Amino acid sequence: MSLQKTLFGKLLLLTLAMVILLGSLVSVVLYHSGLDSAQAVIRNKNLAAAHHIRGYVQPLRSVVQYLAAKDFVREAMDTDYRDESRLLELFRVLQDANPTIHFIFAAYEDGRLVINDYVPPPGFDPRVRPWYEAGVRAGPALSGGIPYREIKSDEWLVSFSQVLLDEDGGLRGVVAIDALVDAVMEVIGARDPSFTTARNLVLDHEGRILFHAQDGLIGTRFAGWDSLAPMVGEGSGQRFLEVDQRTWMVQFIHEEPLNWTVVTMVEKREVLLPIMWRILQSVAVVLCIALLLSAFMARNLSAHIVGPLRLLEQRVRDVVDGKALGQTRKSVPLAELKNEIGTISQAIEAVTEHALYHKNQELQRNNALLERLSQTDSMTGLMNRRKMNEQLEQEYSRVCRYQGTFVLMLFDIDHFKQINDTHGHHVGDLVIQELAALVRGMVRATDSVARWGGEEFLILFPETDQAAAMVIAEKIRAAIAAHRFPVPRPVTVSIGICQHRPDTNLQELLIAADKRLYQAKSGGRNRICVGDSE
Ligand SMILES: Nc1nc2c(ncn2[C@@H]2O[C@H](COP(=O)(O)OP(=O)(O)OP(=O)(O)O)[C@@H](O)[C@H]2O)c(=O)[nH]1
Repeated sequence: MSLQKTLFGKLLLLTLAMVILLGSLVSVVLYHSGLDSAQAVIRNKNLAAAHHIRGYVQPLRSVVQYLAAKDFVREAMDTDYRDESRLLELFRVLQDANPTIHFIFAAYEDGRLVINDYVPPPGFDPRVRPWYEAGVRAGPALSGGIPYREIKSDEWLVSFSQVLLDEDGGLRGVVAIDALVDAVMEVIGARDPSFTTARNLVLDHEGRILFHAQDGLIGTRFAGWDSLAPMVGEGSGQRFLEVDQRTWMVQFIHEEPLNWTVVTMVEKREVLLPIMWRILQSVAVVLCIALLLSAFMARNLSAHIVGPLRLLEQRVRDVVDGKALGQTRKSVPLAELKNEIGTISQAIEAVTEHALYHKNQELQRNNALLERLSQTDSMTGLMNRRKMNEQLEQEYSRVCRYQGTFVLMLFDIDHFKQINDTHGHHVGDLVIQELAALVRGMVRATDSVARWGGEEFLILFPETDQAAAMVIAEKIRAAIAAHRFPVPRPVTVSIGICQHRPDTNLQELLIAADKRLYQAKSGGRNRICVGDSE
């Protein structure tokens, strides 16, 4: 896998880890803060409902307690006291003073009902009505408020009642106040725009619903009461409850004097959905930021690491392929980077430069060798014919320009064929090699000696005239003739000498030397013939 892919892979993993970590953190924080604020909202609604109920109920309870304490209310049942008008007047005044009072009335053990503006249905017996029974049950205390349907209108009412007792504690009757449930629900049952599933309800000490927006539920037992009841003693609190197969977030306040519990409940789904949505948005934002960051990092890494590394890789390939030998260091900006890549690059450049130096040295050596080989006769180590031609051209040009002279001496081994034939080619080779060494050792360094053909040699004597050349030629001839070659007979050479004349070209000069050699051969061999080009 390429470095770039590996880097991207690792960055992706890092990004995912960041998203998971930050996302979890953000989710936990958002979940708890969202839940806390939702709970605070529900708690405030619950408090407001409780305050409202308290404010609504308390004056009614006070009126009932006040009436139950009055003798004339109790005594209204007596047969000698038939003046109901005073009592009815009091009821009216109290009702006018408090518009929340729907009915205010007293009922007596003899079955009589004292009430304003209400005609009971035929056969009506107050002693079997729920408010009467509740008052008797609670006596002498105030009954906690019970819900019941008004017998004629079928409206839901909440009744607060208290028994009327004589001095001996005998039951005389019950005084009661009815409040309309609707009036309370108008306030505490109002729809809430922030939580559409929010609802307030009031429960009595047995979990019966006293106030609820749905009339049908009033008087029934609250479905979550079993779970809520153990907590009611704590005064207030909150918990999740399963009601109607849905989970609700429930906040409650227990109203001690009434022994009522004011409940505010919101469906959990409605609380959690906005929180979840906010978490989702935040995680998306975190994801976007993380992706942007990793993209930026990937770009940065690519620009500062992967890019230079690729250049470096290419450079190394070039070095390996030998392409780098033709380049200078300046063409590679990597070496100027002030980091590890720059250091590696510098090292590569140094190695390349080193290799380049050695390659050049080797090349020079090889070139020199090649040049030498191209100029040298491999058997004798003397100049070859090609090199001698160059030398001749050079000398000829020089002489033409500076008015000097030179001499050519062409010589050939006599009867060399016989040596080969008699002793073999390898012996012939040895003779040629020994003769070459001998001649080379006899002439000046400035003289050029070449193997001109098979057993034929040419010597160029610069700045030499014919007379001087004759002397050298004779010395060479004599030395060869006297030398003991690896053959059992003397080896001699025939020599042709020719001096350069201003009117002679090189070709003519060579032909002339060859002619003199031929003359020497035909003249009996082992001799020297001299002459110019004519
Ligand atoms: N061993 C050996 N023989 C060579 C070499 N070059 C030429 N020869 C031989 O030299 C001989 C020259 O023979 P010829 O040209 O007939 O001349 P010669 O026998 O020397 O007779 P003259 O020159 O007339 O005295 C030939 O047989 C060539 O094969 C060489 O490098 N090594």
